[in-house]
Amino acid sequence: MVEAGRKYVFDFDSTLTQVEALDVLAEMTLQHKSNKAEIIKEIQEITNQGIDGDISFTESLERRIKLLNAHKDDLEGLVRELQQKISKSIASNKEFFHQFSDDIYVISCGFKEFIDPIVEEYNIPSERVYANTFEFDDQGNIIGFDEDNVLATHNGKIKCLKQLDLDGEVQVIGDGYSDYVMREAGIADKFFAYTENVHREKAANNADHVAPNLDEFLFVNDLPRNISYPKNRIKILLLENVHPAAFDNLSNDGFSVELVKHSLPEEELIEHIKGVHVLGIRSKTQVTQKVLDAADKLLVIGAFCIGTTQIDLEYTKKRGVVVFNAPYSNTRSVVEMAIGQIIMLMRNIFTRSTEIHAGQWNKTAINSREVRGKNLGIVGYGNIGKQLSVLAEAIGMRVYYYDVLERLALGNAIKCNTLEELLAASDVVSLHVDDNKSNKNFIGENEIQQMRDGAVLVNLSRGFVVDIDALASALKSGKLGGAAVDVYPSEPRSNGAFETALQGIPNVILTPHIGGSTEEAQRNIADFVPNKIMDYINSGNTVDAVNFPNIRLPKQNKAHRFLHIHKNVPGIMAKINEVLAKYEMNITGQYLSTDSEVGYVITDLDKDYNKGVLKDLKNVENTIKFRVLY
Ligand SMILES: NC(=O)C1=CN([C@@H]2O[C@H](COP(=O)(O)OP(=O)(O)OC[C@H]3O[C@@H](n4cnc5c(N)ncnc54)[C@H](O)[C@@H]3O)[C@@H](O)[C@H]2O)C=CC1
Ligand SMILES: O=C(O)C(=O)COP(=O)(O)O
Repeated sequence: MVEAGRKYVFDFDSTLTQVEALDVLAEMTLQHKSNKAEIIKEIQEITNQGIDGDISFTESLERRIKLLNAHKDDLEGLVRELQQKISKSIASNKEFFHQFSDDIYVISCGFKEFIDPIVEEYNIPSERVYANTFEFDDQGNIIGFDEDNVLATHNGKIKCLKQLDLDGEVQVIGDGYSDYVMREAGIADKFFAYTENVHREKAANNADHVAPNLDEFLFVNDLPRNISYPKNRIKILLLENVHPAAFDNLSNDGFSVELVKHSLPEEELIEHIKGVHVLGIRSKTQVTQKVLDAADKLLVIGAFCIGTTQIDLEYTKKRGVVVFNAPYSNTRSVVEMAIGQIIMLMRNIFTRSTEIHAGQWNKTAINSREVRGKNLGIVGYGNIGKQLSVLAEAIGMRVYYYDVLERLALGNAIKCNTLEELLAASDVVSLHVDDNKSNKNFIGENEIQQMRDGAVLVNLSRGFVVDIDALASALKSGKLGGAAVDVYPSEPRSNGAFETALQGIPNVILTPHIGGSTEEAQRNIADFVPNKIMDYINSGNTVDAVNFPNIRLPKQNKAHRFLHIHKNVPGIMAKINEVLAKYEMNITGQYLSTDSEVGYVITDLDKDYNKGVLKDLKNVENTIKFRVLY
């Protein structure tokens, strides 16, 4: 565990708190000044120059205090403000400060007047806080600082730490160059660049270790901490240009996120996925057995779309990898596009538009029909099919639908018992079946022949559902009056050249798989899927997982949570509980959910436990994955 006598020296501004205290004070004291913004900017510039060692610290302090124009009475408000701005991972690890209180020092070039009351709450007494002190005039105005204090001088931290003459290993944790120099001068043994609030290149480049938060510092030092594995160590790889809000959502929660604009082919993904804990994809990326075998750390896959058959779901389950998707976030976008395309096809708009682009005026009513009173056949009456049904009725279409499952008819929609029945009845056939591989060539020559002469076909589901060559011949022969196709049997991984047998045929609308590509849908998905991912990583929840037993867990405070995924074979729960009993662990809650193949058991336990239990639980026969939270 921890070496005896090790000392921890913390910086204050932008380390223990998220902000620079003098910047906050400036915001307060300059409130009513017309040139407030300029002065604050100047103060910040001076602060940074001081921190980076570009000007002497004494100079930076003198210049800032003059600009601040502060009063003793402002300090109370400043302390209140700073109490709200304690760094997140500092606030969540109070226990460390309490347990190691005797070994923790604050050395800051800030001021004791506001540091003392803040760190007192963290069990750091005033005598272990080394900082400057203000000088006031008779009216209480801050007019300067104690110039005899070493911390008011250039390289003051070095001098201060030297004077302290601490025993044992000394570790410095801070965000600035002035913290690093203690290590450079050989008085401190290690420097941790603390980047939770601000990432300063100069400090990070010189650090023995970069700590994006206190969790990382505590993890590296094997010290008591609130979470067992720091979030910044959890790597997330997001492919296929998912909305940037997904990046923000996940990185704001502390994860390390990498964004790649396009999909990766199998071989590249195999390379890239090593060490990745969370993979985010859309419809293009194939997550095969080989990819999953190479995924040594993978816990969860987020499909930032509806379809999930690009993922080998059975194998993910065998590997204990949970899969989430966004089943409703782009539904409306697809439906709106279908409605638009149906109207465009019935009016032959794209043919007329192409002609006029080519310089030809062709005003005619031939082959141009209203949708009102026409029959729309919806194949696949799921989330998209049903919503299309409602909107199509609202513009006067008669809706027929066919689904392999029993589906309730919405509005006045008429259920067809067979596909044949639907095809024969429809002026427009719109496909919204799911992405199940058994739907390959579901609409081929035979089915097209059963459609009405001159009918139009819309496919916004999956490319393999329609035999493209059969569709092209039916359009060329005039059997079908038009088609709108958004999805293709084979689609490129990124934007660029593309060929299909449907190119150049009149009244055929071709789009590059953009049914769900609206700002609204992508933004919704970027909230929905990351929330599912974070809920699983942070708490173990699997609600809405597509391949895994669903379980909603209560929030756990001050307890450990063990997550155990195993093959669903008889007797495994008994074995898990045998291990827990052997270590005399007090179970405060236990939750189990299973399907025919896997079991997922979550056990909440009292705070302290013997680490041996972890190894024993991992070694329980038929364990697939084991993880500890908190
Ligand atoms: N073009 C695009 O950008 C987008 C395409 N999609 C695709 O749209 C399709 C539908 O999505 P949702 O409505 O959300 O799915 P869903 O799962 O809610 O509905 C699909 C329905 O199709 C039915 N079905 C499956 N095979 C069938 C068959 N052979 N015959 C008749 N019914 C069958 C199912 O029973 C189900 O009711 C999916 O393939 C999805 O991947 C989804 C979003 C965007
Ligand atoms: O949601 C789906 O299933 C889609 O087809 C949309 O896929 P995309 O996110 O555009 O790759």
